Amino acid sequence: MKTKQIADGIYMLSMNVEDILFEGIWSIANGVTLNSYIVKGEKTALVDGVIGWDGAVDTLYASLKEIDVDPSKIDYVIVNHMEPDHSGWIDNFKKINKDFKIICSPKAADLLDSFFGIKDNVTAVKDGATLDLGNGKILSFHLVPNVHWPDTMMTLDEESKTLMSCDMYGAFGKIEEHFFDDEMTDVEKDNFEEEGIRYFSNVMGTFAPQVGKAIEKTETLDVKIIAPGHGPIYRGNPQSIINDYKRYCSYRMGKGKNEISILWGSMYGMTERVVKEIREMLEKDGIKVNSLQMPYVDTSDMVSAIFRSAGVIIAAPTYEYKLFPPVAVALDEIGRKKISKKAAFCFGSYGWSGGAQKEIMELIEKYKLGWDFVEPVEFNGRASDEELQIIKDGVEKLIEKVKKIAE
Ligand SMILES: Cc1cc2nc3c(=O)[nH]c(=O)nc-3n(C[C@H](O)[C@H](O)[C@H](O)COP(=O)(O)O)c2cc1C
Repeated sequence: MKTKQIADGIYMLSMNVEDILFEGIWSIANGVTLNSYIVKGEKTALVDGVIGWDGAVDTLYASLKEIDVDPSKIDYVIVNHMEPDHSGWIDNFKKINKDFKIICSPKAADLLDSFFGIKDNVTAVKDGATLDLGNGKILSFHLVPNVHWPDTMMTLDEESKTLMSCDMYGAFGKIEEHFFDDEMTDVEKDNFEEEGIRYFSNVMGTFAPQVGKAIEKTETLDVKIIAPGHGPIYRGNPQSIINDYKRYCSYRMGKGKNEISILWGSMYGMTERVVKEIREMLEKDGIKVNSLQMPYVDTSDMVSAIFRSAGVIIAAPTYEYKLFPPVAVALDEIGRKKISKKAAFCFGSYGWSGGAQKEIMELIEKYKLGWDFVEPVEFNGRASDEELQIIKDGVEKLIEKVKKIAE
């Protein structure tokens, strides 16, 4: 765990976590940070903690000592969000500190009771409430419900204008050295663009409208530093992560990068043969293509690629009268994330009845994704030269649609 001072009386404690599935689903090949914050006035507050795993809590205590904070003397724990990756440690903390008070949203108070049986010394705050820690340190609390969970709030240190934003403005990706945006190299910035989109699409995507409201709330506050629960701290240009989050919201609602993702699967190569031709055609046209062969591609990467692309091609055969199952599973996940209004095209091979293309449309309809489709093409066995040409014409039409919505 690393400790960094981020403003007068405010310290970050950050731990890299790897080799887990985030939320039990999402692979995090490049890790993720869990960031906690200490605010020192006359009294001391800890804003968000760590997961309750063996080792994590002891590491947190050791890091607190590095910045002269005796864990047994912490006065307040601010629970911005009850999710166990931030609050799982509290059970252990109760053993060494009997007197601390918890400050959280009313919804988080309910969740602390139901998940951890914590009822005592909990103060549920209203939107805009403040807590005076003494020595000029006043914290204010800003509720941003349903940014991921219904209980979420952000905590602002009024003096340094540091917004401890919890899951808002977060990103996947571990950090070894450069925690601040103004220290990062261009390579690190590019990495966090990718890891930010992956985090947003995997974790926040479903809640983009509520994220939009949380952005509006942020813009009513006087903020100089944004310090999220995961990922880098923005002190050089806090507006940059606000703008990035606005852009990510727009990707969920139909905008996208000038990229086409091909979500595909094939049993005996009939569909794959056409995918290869289409891929070459797009690459010759200078369009970035993300080839997502299911079930081989990781779900986290698949969701992230579809999310950021303005255009999507679904290429899959019929299997037992329906869509090839690995592609159906992927499309179902895209539907759950409500990734809407993409420009799209689909094709695939069948043997005798067909049915894959019908199920694609049913899934798009079921989740009300409102994708704008070019006429689908279903071919029997191996695509003839004529059918191949019809598919290529379909791709040309898709490119035109992509041009209209790509950023
Ligand atoms: C297990 C299995 C189930 C299939 N079910 C159907 C079906 O219900 N209807 C149909 O038209 N074709 C069906 N087919 C045939 C495939 O759709 C056909 O072989 C197609 O060309 C496969 O394309 P691919 O090589 O890209 O996987 C099935 C094939 C397999 C192996």
